[in-house]
Amino acid sequence: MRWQAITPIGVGHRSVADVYAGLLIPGDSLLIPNIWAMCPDEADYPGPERFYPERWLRDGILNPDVRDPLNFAFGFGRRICPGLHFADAGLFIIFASVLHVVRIGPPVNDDGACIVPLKLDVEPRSLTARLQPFSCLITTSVGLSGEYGSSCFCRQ
Ligand code: HEM
Repeated sequence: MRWQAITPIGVGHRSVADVYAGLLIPGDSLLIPNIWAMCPDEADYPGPERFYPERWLRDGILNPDVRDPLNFAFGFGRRICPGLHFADAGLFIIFASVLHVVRIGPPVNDDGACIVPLKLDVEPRSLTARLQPFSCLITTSVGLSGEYGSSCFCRQ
C-alpha cells in the first residue's frame, strides 16, 4: 500500500465551506488528493524506493511514529473506503499464503545467473494503477518440510 499507490489521485471531494482546518479553501472547490506523491514522501519514508521493512519498526516493534499508509491509501474523511479493513486483511492473507509455499525471485539467464534488478513497471490507468507483467522465478516447495526443491518455472 505504501510502495505504489493503487489509486494515485484517490477520488475527488468537494469543499462545502470556505475554511477547513484553518485553511482558506473556497467552498465548492474540487479537491483531488495526490496519494501518488504521499507514498514516496522522503519526509515520512526516507529512501522510499528501498525495500526496507525495518522502516516500520522501533526496538523490534511497530513504530507508531511512522506514517501509516492506510491513513491515505484508501482516501479521506467521511467517504474513506469502507473496504479498507477487508482489503488490508485480504491482501495480507493472500501474500502470506503464497509466500508460505513458494519463493519468488528474479529470473535467471541461460547460465543460471540471476537477472537483477528485477524490473517492475507500474502503469497508471484512470483511477487505478497496476503492475505490468514481469519476468520472475517462482520456486515451488516440495512437501511441507520447509525444504525448497528444484522444480522452478519462469513466468513472463
Ligand atoms: C487495496 C484495495 C482498495 C483501495 C486502494 C481502495 C481505495 C479507495 C479509495 C481511495 C476510495 C475513495 C475514498 C474517498 O472518497 O476519499 C474508495 C472508495 C470506496 N471503496 Fe475502496 N479501495 C479498495 C478496496 C475496496 C474494497 C475491497 C471494497 C468493498 C468490499 C471497497 C469499496 C469502496 C466503496 C463502496 C467506496 C465508496 C465510498 C463512498 O464514496 O462513500 N474498496 N476506495
